[in-house]
Amino acid sequence: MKYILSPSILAADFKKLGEEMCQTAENGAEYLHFDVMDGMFVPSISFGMPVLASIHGATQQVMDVHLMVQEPIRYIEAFKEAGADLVTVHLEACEDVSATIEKIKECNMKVGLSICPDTPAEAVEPYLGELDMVLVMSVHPGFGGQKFIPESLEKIRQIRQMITKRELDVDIQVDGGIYQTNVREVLEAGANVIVAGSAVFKGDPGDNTRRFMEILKSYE
Ligand SMILES: O=C(CO)[C@@H](O)[C@H](O)COP(=O)(O)O
Repeated sequence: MKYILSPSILAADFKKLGEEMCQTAENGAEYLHFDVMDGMFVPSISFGMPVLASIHGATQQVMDVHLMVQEPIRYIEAFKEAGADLVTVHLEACEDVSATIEKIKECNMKVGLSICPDTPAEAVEPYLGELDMVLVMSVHPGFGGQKFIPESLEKIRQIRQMITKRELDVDIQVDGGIYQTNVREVLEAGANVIVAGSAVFKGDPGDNTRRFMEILKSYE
């Protein structure tokens, strides 16, 4: 299995965003996590298409867009045009989950489906065959810098079991409160795509990425 780090730019220093992104890319982070918040599905507001359009060509990283947005189907084409490669929507935010997945595929992007901490693992099962990735939120979405919810580990295990049983090729991404100190537990539960904001961008993004990558590579 391939293990990937997706640094969340929500925690970056925006005065130096281009430089910090490149430091993560140079040290092995293949994805860049782009958290879009609408002030409706989650209480906060972050950034959107114009910022993505401005940064997406600055590195070769996969633009991993996490839409914390009510009815995200409305924005799929716009994020494609802005440079998204992989779009993840929240199951809880979609009136029609299948139609939203289909729309992302029609736009030739990879598709992820996310669940909040209070949503059980079984909720993703009907959609697994259509997905490239499941995103397990290990904090309540909306803010960076929160504490990892330990019950997420069991949810990751359950979803990995479902994927293995059906012999599917679906990544499990985990997002929220992940540091070099607890990432091993998350990987051992069955995740293979790690989102980290504070743990990458607070301090030296290059060094922090390199230390994460040493751990991730030891599982390959
Ligand atoms: O989507 C979110 C929060 O809603 C996450 O991507 C966080 O931004 C991760 O930040 P850290 O917990 O790693 O600081």
